[in-house]
Amino acid sequence: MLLHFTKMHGLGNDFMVVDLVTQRARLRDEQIRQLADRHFGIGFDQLLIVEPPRDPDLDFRYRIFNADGSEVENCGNGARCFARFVRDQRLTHKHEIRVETAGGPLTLVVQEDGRVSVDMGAPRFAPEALPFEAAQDLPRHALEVEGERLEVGVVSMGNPHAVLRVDDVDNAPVARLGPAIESHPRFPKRVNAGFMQVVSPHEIRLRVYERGSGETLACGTGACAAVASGIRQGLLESPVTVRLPGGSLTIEWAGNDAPLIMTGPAERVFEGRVPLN
Ligand SMILES: N[C@H](CCC[C@H](N)C(=O)O)C(=O)O
Repeated sequence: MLLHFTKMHGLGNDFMVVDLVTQRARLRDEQIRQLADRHFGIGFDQLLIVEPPRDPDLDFRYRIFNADGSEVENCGNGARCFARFVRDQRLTHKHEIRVETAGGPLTLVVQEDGRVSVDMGAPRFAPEALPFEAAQDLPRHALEVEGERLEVGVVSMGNPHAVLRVDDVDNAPVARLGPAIESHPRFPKRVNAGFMQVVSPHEIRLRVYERGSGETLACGTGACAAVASGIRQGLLESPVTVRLPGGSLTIEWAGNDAPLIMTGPAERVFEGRVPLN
């Protein structure tokens, strides 16, 4: 069969988006890995799948798969692209779209200027929410990585994040420490590793080594996790501009159990059809 897809990105975090409302297909892990390959396949950081909702109060089910084929709980940049995709494909005419994810429900709001705001839910700092092996909930946890003692903030945005403060993201050891943090044994389901430089209370620079995909040009849940951890540590104040290699996001958080609101762009690049064997 030929599978129709749309290639999209949010600040350079790129996606293959597939409508399985009007199409029928089953994608095995190995097929996802092959399609994700930037030389032998289409190439993407994540595959996003649109399915009918299982909960009648929601509009769609939003499924997310990393380039390594692992299915995950949330993808912030992908959520913005998902909202644009379902409207462009005329799967809905709504401006406010409620979707089910493995990490819980999200509300996506398409703005007049084309940007999308996402209610990303409240951050969870309790280690068991990630999961992360630790005796208690702390603003920063000591973590032994590659013989170094690091201090990381841990945050669940549905998916797990470890946030390390650095003096200069341009010189941060992302290639060396990213994989070591991602697969650290104290994170039984692995973790996304964020490297955060505090520029001012309302601005950070951020690089993220993503679980299952490696370093990406942007990470929406990573931006939310870094802001939540920074505000909890008294380093940041809402709203925060998060400057990523692929561009900037605006993150707002009123603290405590309030949701984080992420606003940013969603772009289409091309449409295509790919044979599935
Ligand atoms: N790699 C992430 C999923 C994609 C997150 C990122 N692309 C975003 O925009 O939030 C994980 O394994 O939890």
